[in-house]
Order: sequence, then structure tokens, then C-alpha cells
Amino acid sequence: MSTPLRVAVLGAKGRIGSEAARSVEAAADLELVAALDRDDKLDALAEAGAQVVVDLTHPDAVMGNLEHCTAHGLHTVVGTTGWTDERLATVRGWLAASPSTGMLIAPNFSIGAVLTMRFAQQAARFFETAEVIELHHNNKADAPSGTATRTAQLIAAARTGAGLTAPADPTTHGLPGARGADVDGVPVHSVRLRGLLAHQEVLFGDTGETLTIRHDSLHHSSFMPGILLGVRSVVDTPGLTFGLEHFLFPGE
Ligand SMILES: NC(=O)C1=CN([C@@H]2O[C@H](COP(=O)(O)OP(=O)(O)OC[C@H]3O[C@@H](n4cnc5c(N)ncnc54)[C@H](OP(=O)(O)O)[C@@H]3O)[C@@H](O)[C@H]2O)C=CC1
Ligand SMILES: O=C(O)C1=N[C@H](C(=O)O)C[C@H](O)C1
Repeated sequence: MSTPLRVAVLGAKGRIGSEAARSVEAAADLELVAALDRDDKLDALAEAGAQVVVDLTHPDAVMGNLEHCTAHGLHTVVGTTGWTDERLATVRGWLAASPSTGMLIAPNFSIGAVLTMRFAQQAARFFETAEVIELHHNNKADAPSGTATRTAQLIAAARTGAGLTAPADPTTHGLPGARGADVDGVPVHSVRLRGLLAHQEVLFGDTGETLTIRHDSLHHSSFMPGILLGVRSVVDTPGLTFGLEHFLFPGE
């Protein structure tokens, strides 16, 4: 048997980070060499001989972590949210200076969520109107969720690809926020409720019919196969990969 891949988890005391650390430990081909959280020194990653670092921390922390990891040639698998075009441009710059290093940023690691995004992309050109509702636990740091933002971007891109434009919203009376956040012309609504984990509905409507695509992550275990796939794949994939679909459906 070949030597296990040495993996570190950042955010290892958190909701998803703790589950990820346990999953890495349980995988025969992986070795958990560091489980770090707030206030731990990033120098511990190199000292532990980590090859891949999984970041499941906070949008305020992720950029500093990735700058350090990339500068030290550590591959990264990133579930932390808060991605903007500017942030992606910044990490691309770091990776360009470290050309053999790989980074996977995945808005969602669960297979059902990745499929939801794909189905939404396919449906977008057949329906004039589309809206996204994402529902999460009430301790989530960001809104809209990374998954909902990506879903809306993919719907908008599919519309553009089909020569369609977002329909005008005729709302002239309302309270601020009532129509959700506008992500590339797609309204995105965020619900935060104790008891929930991570859920999303993509609603499409056209003359006389609607289509609803719904996904529910009921436990953090839903994200683990995707994280492990990312860890095993990123070491052979230099540069930035955005979205788990590139590793789930390679070549498509
Ligand atoms: N892509 C995906 O599939 C998924 C992504 N996520 C994302 O992962 C991130 C974490 O979510 P969740 O586990 O719910 O959040 P939690 O708050 O439960 O966990 C985050 C952990 O990271 C710690 N932390 C904060 N800053 C740092 C730092 N600089 N270095 C190391 N650790 C740090 C936090 O410490 P403290 O509590 O002291 O702040 C906490 O223990 C979010 O961005 C979330 O959206 C979550 C699920 C799935
Ligand atoms: O914070 C969470 O819990 C989740 N965050 C990710 C997101 O913002 O899309 C993925 C999933 O929705 C769980």
C-alpha cells in the first residue's frame, strides 16, 4: 500500500471541520497530521509535514490561510464561503507564483447540491422566471450562501448562453429586501432558522407550470465524500479548480 496522503484541517473544532477531521482520520489512504483552529499557528502545518490543507473556517480567515498555504506549496481544499471575483483573482495570483500547487474551492461538497446546480443550469433556458431560496441554521456567517450565489450565477450564465435576459421586476411598492438579493438578475432569499442545517430550493416558473428543485443536507456527513474526493484529486491538479463538479464529472 502506498504512503498515506498527509492532510491538515483548519477550523477543526467547527461544525464541518470536526466532521472532516474525523473522516480524514477514518480513511485508510489519508493521515490527519494536524487539526488546527482559531489561534493555532499556521507554522504547525509545515512542521506536521502536511501535503493538503482543508480550510473550513470563516470568510474573514480564509484569505490569510490560503496565502500562507500557497506560498508554502501546500495544496488546499476550501469549503469556506465568501468568494467574490476579487478574491478569486487574488488567489489566482498566488497560485501563479506557485505553479505546481493545487487549490479546490467548492461552494458545496455534497453530491445532491452539485446536482441541484447542474439541473438548475439545464432548466434555466426553459423558464422565464427563476428564484433561489436557501435555508440554513441560524449561526451561519454569510448570506446568501455560497451555494445559492453560485446557483444564481449559473442560471444567469445559462440564460445569457441561450440569448435570454432576466425579466424586469414590476415591483414598485415594497420594503427593502422583500425581493431578496439580486445575484446577476436572479433573486436569492436567505432563511436562517434554528434546527436547519443546509437546504436550497430553486424555483422556475413559466406559463402554466413551475418546477422546483430542492436539496437538503440533513447532516454534515453529506459533505464528507466530496471533501475526501477533493483531497485525493487536488494533489494532481495544479492551479485553481472552482466547483467539485470538475472532479465529480471530469471531462464534462
Ligand atoms: N462548501 C461546503 O460544502 C460547506 C461549507 N461550509 C462553510 O464552512 C465554513 C465553516 O462553517 P461551520 O463549520 O458551520 O462554522 P463554525 O463556526 O462551526 O466553524 C468554523 C471554525 O473555524 C474556526 N476559525 C475561525 N477563524 C479561524 C482561523 N483563522 N484559523 C483556524 N480556525 C478558525 C472557528 O473558531 P471560532 O468558533 O472561535 O470562531 C470555528 O471553530 C463556513 O464558511 C461555511 O459556509 C460549511 C458546510 C459545507
Ligand atoms: O454554512 C453552511 O452550513 C454551509 N455553507 C455552504 C454555503 O454557504 O453554501 C455550503 C452548505 O450550504 C452549508
